[in-house]
Amino acid sequence: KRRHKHSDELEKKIQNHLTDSMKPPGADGDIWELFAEEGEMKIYRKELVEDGLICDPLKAVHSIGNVTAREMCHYFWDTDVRMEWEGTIESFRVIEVPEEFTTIIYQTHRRVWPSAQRDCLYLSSMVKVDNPPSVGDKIPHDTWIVCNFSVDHPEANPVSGCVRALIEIALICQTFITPPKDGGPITRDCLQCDIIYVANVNPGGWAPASVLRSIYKREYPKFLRRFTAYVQDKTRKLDI
Ligand SMILES: CCCc1ccc(-c2ccc(S(=O)(=O)CCO)cc2)cc1[C@H]1C[C@H]1c1ccccn1
Repeated sequence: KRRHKHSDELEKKIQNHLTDSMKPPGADGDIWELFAEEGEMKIYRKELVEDGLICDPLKAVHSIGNVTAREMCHYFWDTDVRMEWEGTIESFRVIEVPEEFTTIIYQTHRRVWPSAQRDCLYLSSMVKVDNPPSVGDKIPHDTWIVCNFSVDHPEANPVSGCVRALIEIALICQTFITPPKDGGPITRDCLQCDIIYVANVNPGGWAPASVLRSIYKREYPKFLRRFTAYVQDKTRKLDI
């Protein structure tokens, strides 16, 4: 069961995401504020201050056509393509690969004046979920999750001057297939992928609330727009 040092913690976090993060905003009685909406994409936030630090939880729901849950999670998890869609990291390094589909990554984010530059050291794992909770009456064809959470590592060799931000992030994707009416073969046009993205970022040190909240307000919609467009583009039929 214990495949590597962080196996138990990873399993627990995945289970929590499948029960808590998959609930539609508001179902848990919590008050989520809808702060951005573009078509199917809805992004919610909560105001949360911990030890004087802005730790606003974020939850985004989205649904896009022509891709599968596995493709969405693969491109989110795969560090080979990270810099093709990630716009806020300056550098990253894979520190360790504890097992297939699990990496430990050290990354630095672009500095946002006047706060100090932030870095993150986290485990990133992509997992196929066997018995997913079905949301509403739709039955998913499959469910995949990428779970990113902060860990320690002796070989991080951090960039001096960076403040360590702590993250708890998950991307949960479900594939829905609508077979063609005429009984023909299933094509990409029959695919719909429902996405839930949750992010809890602790900035690790003081930064002006107004600066942080404006970064989040700008960066999260940009990130979701850019990432989903990237996956649809990478999976589009080759225009022969
Ligand atoms: C002071 C906090 C600094 C800060 C620490 C961390 C992160 C962050 C880390 C990881 C992930 S991810 O979804 O796991 C994709 C892999 O990188 C997203 C965001 C973002 C910010 C800040 C830079 C802001 C930001 C906010 C939203 C989206 C992207 N960037």
